[in-house]
Amino acid sequence: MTVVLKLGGSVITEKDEPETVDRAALSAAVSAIAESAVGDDIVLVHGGGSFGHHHAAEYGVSTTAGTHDVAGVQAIHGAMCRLNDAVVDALTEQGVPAVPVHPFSAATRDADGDLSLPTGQVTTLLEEGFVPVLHGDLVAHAGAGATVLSGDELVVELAPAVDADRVGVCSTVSGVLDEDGAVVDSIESFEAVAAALGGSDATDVSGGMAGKVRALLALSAPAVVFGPDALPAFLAGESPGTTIAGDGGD
Ligand SMILES: Nc1ncnc2c1ncn2[C@@H]1O[C@H](COP(=O)(O)OP(=O)(O)OP(=O)(O)O)[C@@H](O)[C@H]1O
Ligand SMILES: C=C(C)CCOP(=O)(O)O
Repeated sequence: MTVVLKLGGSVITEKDEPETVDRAALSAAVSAIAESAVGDDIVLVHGGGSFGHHHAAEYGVSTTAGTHDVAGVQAIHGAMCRLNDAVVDALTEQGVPAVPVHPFSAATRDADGDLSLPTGQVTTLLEEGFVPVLHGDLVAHAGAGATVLSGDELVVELAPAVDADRVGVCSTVSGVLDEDGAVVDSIESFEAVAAALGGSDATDVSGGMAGKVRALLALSAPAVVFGPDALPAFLAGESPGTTIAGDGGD
């Protein structure tokens, strides 16, 4: 059984403190992964948290607004590489055969914003017993310079590429919340929950929960959005939080 799991940047970092890892939260997430029966058949993605989003906001870069500023590109991509190092190190310490994969080196967006992400290295690493660890990053964008590539977009590209049986998105909230703050069990269309969906309560250039739901609806496989406490349950095969039943973008 192949799993694609995104660890939200808001989970593994202190999102309001620039470039600060939340060591306790990262270690708890890594323990859940190391101890799960899924074993090495997992592709990990992590988000930006206080590493990518602060720099991206400073340079005015988002998933649609690009930059040609070399200093900006180096600051944003560099910060994401530092966070990726911390995540890979934490996984290695707990015996997970984690290896880094940096999307900026491989992905492109065309002038219409459509993303191309080569995945041959990810599928081969997986077959060879490694756990690839990708991250939200920048992406070369025709006509715009470089734009932000969110971890949620990566999940959508990776799940079909590795023929994932399960897709999980672990964020700080226990699921997608309705207007009364209750967790919505399942979502089949953006319109049904649009009124309750906001951005993020921290600095976030990729759209917060609204961006996440929109991205995950494009998947043909269901994706589960849940909070950190529910990570062991998700890895054990349960569907805590909210299940987003995509239609493949139709
Ligand atoms: N209806 C909603 N239900 C749940 N969360 C919501 C809702 N509307 C807005 N949000 C916000 O979306 C946030 C989750 O999105 P965010 O992009 O911050 O998470 P993440 O993926 O964990 O972090 P990162 O983008 O750094 O990887 C929540 O913390 C909350 O502030
Ligand atoms: C801000 C950057 C560079 C990455 C954003 O990834 P996300 O946190 O998954 O949306």
